[in-house]
Amino acid sequence: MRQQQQKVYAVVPAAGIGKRMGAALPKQYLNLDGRPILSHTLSRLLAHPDISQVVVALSPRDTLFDQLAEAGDDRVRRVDGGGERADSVLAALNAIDDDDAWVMVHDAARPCLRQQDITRLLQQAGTQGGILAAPVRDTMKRATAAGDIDHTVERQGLWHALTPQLFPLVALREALAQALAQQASITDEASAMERVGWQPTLVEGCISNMKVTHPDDLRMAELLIKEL
Ligand SMILES: Nc1ccn([C@@H]2O[C@H](COP(=O)(O)OP(=O)(O)OP(=O)(O)O)[C@@H](O)[C@H]2O)c(=O)n1
Ligand SMILES: C[C@](O)(CO)[C@H](O)COP(=O)(O)O
Repeated sequence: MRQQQQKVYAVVPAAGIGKRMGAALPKQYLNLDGRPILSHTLSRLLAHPDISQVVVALSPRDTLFDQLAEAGDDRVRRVDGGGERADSVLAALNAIDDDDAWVMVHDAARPCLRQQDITRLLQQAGTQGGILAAPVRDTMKRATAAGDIDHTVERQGLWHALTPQLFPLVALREALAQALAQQASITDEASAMERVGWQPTLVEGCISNMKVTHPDDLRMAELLIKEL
């Protein structure tokens, strides 16, 4: 459980190229309701009173970030990201000099984050951290290589992992570095912590906290962002 005096740093991996989006720009810079996706994401984190600073991992070739209004906020710092999302997150963690801190890692591609979800994660995460997540609503199928149904997966106890994901800085930095050194497949911070035996808390978050991944997601996010 985070102690009140322990600072919270937000880490935003934003160095991806958005292959699945197939746009001319990296998807974090696509326009959403009048401004880039990354601008929405940063402003939501900066608006929360318990977040001290935001460290954004960007492509070394990023020339768009400085055009964002949030780039001028003195609580925002940029670092060079890496080849994979986990490398970008670790680069940001290595730039934080506060071993007593906790970090809240949130995808740049999830602009529809609600303040109450950030608060709930901070309040409900346990001593082994926590993640926002949404219980699976649909019946889940495992596919055969041919694309047919192999079997139905029991959905009881099955959750979609979202972000933010909240952990003590030092523990996450060590677990992530170890996972990457061992070339483990890490697609979220919790999986790095699970590898070292942690059982983070699942904190139910709003399913509207979607990750903009494919073109259709942008249209959905346009509808959702207006409701926040
Ligand atoms: N080397 C990378 C790859 C991804 N990300 C970030 O991690 C988040 C989630 O990743 P994803 O949705 O997969 O974004 P992309 O990698 O850009 O998408 P794609 O896989 O379609 O290329 C995004 O905000 C993305 O910018 C990152 O910081 N560094
Ligand atoms: C971190 C994440 O958003 C949790 O669902 C997801 O794992 C990111 O996956 P991606 O393939 O890097 O978008």
